[in-house]
Amino acid sequence: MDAFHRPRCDTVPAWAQLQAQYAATGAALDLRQAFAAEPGRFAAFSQDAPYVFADLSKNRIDAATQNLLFDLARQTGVEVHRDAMFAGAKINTTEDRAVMHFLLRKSAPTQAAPASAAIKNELAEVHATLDAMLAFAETIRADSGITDVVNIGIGGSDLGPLMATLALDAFATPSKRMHFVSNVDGHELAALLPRLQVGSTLFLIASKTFTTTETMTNARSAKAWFEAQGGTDTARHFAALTTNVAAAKDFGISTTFGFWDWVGGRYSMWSAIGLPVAIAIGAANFRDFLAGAEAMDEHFRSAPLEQNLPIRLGLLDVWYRNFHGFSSRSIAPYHSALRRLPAYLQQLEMESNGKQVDMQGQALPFDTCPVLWGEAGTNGQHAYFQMLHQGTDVVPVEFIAVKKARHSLAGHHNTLLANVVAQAQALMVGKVDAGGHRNFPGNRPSTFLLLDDLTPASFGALIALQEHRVFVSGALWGINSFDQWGVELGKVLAKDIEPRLQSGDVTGLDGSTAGLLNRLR
Ligand SMILES: O=P(O)(O)OC[C@H]1O[C@](O)(CO)[C@@H](O)[C@@H]1O
Repeated sequence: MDAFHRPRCDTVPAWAQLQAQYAATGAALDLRQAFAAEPGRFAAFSQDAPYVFADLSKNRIDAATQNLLFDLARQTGVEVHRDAMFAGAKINTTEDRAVMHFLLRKSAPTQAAPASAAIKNELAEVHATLDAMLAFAETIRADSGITDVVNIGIGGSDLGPLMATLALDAFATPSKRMHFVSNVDGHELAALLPRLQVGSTLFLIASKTFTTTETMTNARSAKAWFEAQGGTDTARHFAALTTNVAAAKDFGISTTFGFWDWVGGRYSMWSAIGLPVAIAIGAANFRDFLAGAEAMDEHFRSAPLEQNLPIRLGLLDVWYRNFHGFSSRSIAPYHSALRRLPAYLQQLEMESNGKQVDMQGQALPFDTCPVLWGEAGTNGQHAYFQMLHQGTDVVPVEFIAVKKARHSLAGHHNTLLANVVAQAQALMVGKVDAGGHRNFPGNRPSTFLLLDDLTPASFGALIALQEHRVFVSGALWGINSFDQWGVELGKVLAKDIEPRLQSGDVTGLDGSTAGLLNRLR
């Protein structure tokens, strides 16, 4: 078996055994009975990983199921696939690319730990670019003339840096205001521009390809505004973060920080795309952020299956999706700084694993990526938790809590932590009420991820954990988690429709599209 010739999950013996296990005991497993029967359940289904403690015990699994899931991982060669990624193999087969975002956070080689021949050149380039990018970040931080930094990018060139800047706000310099513009909807940029001064604003044009319509439209408008306000020093006020340095140059930007085609957009915040984060938190904190992720990479790479948190989470995701048939997962970060984590994870998982064919292009006879959704707690509790507790669908919830608060307001953090623990408890234990309306069925599963503190390192580890669990479910399903062809068709059709909005030509369009165009004119 090698990374390109692995059996698909539904063809190996463990799959049929899991189906039998589901029918025999899995479907009916009651968490309350499981805890009553197993005094050691919390410890048995907990997992320590770098910076993250995971309580998996409130999930509908038992030891037998978990063992079959480990068999499934072995029989489908998840570790083979993982090792191929870490060895730099071109596992993104439809784009003929390696998948090496882990390299962006790999420590510089030392004499004691030299880089392997396979990645030596890439790692040297990574560190040269990182050093230059962080030096630039420090220059901007020290420059009191720059007060506002505007990141213009979308998808992976927006969601990660925006999320990280919010998450690490406690480490950010108060001397810079950070802004993120992503939408092609001009309302977003138009609302920001009047709040900026041309002489004290730095625009970062973040785009892997430097061709994305939204980003190029916003970048052109920002440049036009800059020039209309009398701005001339483009070199001081514009920088580009891109793999397409030539296009940035054509656009008129001379300060560029590059990255490589083996960094997927949704995996790129560790690269030059992280520049706004580095400006906010500084070089030393940015290096800690990378180091936290590297620690999780090492855990994923070397921990045995049975103690490997990304593998345990990815297996659970498959158990829920393909055997229980759960079609969504709710993300509940109980920390307001993590409020953009659900949006980030939506791209990470749904763009990676929202696929219907395997690596060979064959239609899959089973379901893949669930819907991810969520809000920061406790806000979600007062919105949709009603459905989580009493709705007809079972939705596994992933709670994320942080032990330490970084504010000194009395009472709040205790209340917050009490709520997150209580919600997980309530989902599981339920409450019997014969009248019906006040009945909570209980037995609703959740995972609880706990960080001691929200720091650059723990945050980096948390995100790398999520990247790797997505890798694991994708590897089990036998799909290519690293392309995103599903976003292309809409882009192409928008290009066709745009001139029709002006001309009114509806020739060849379906009735609804033609009708809408007529209404819009
Ligand atoms: O960084 P770019 O090239 O502008 O792309 C932005 C985003 O567009 C996509 O290609 C598709 O939505 C994402 O994968 C990517 O993160």
